[in-house]
Amino acid sequence: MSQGYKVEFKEVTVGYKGHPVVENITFTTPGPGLTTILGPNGVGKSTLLKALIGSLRPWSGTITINGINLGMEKDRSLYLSYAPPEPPNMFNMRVVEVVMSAKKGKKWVSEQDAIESLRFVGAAELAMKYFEQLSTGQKRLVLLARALAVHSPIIVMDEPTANLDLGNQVRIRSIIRKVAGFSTVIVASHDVELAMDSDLVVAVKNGRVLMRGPPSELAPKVIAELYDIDESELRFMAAIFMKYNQK
Ligand SMILES: Nc1ncnc2c1ncn2[C@@H]1O[C@H](COP(=O)(O)OP(=O)(O)OP(=O)(O)O)[C@@H](O)[C@H]1O
Repeated sequence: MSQGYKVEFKEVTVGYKGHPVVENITFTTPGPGLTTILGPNGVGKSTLLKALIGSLRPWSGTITINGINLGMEKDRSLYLSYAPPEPPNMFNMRVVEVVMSAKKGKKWVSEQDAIESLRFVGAAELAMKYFEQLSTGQKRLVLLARALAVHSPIIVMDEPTANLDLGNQVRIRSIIRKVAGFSTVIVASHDVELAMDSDLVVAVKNGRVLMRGPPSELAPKVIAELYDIDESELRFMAAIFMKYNQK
């Protein structure tokens, strides 16, 4: 497997149709390691990931990988793979074929690598099923396997634990942690537990970075400010904070 690379966002502003969504976003990921972008609905987490994977052009600022500027013309599949938030329509394709449809440069994923990747995420038994007939959570596992199968140095995931049952959430967090041991993993997520398990948290509010640092800085006060709620309403998360503070 490949080694992780550092991704640097430097004063990135990006948006749609003349309206900026995020402005002057700056952070550098550890490489290898796990970076979680956290923030309220609609704040621009997916938009930042789209700028990273090259489906949106930053209006200003730069995104670099190990110092290399990712112009829009670069073949990013050589550096990164992406698991989208919503499963795309893939009619009449078996799961193994969906995983094999990922590419690194000009090279498709082999059947052997596809099966191995499905096994890695605990979804090997789905290999011969039709993708369109899976549940949303099963599709998410397959898309994760697809992103991992190309062995990219950088793996970008949008909401990797959404729609998963508790067991699969725990398993996927643990897989993400494992992968982050040798790759650069960048996720956009609402999963505070995943954020607490990260090496770097970037909390975005009103289009700006509210907090950027290790999860130890993600105090209840910061979460409350991020989501415009009262700290006393975070009681349900007490166990999470206790677990990570005891580490
Ligand atoms: N294709 C698009 N065209 C115009 N506006 C868009 C487009 N995609 C997203 N937006 C807007 O950009 C803003 C940020 O959306 P984005 O999906 O990046 O947020 P997010 O933080 O990922 O949200 P969520 O947590 O709800 O998934 C929202 O106001 C959204 O309506």
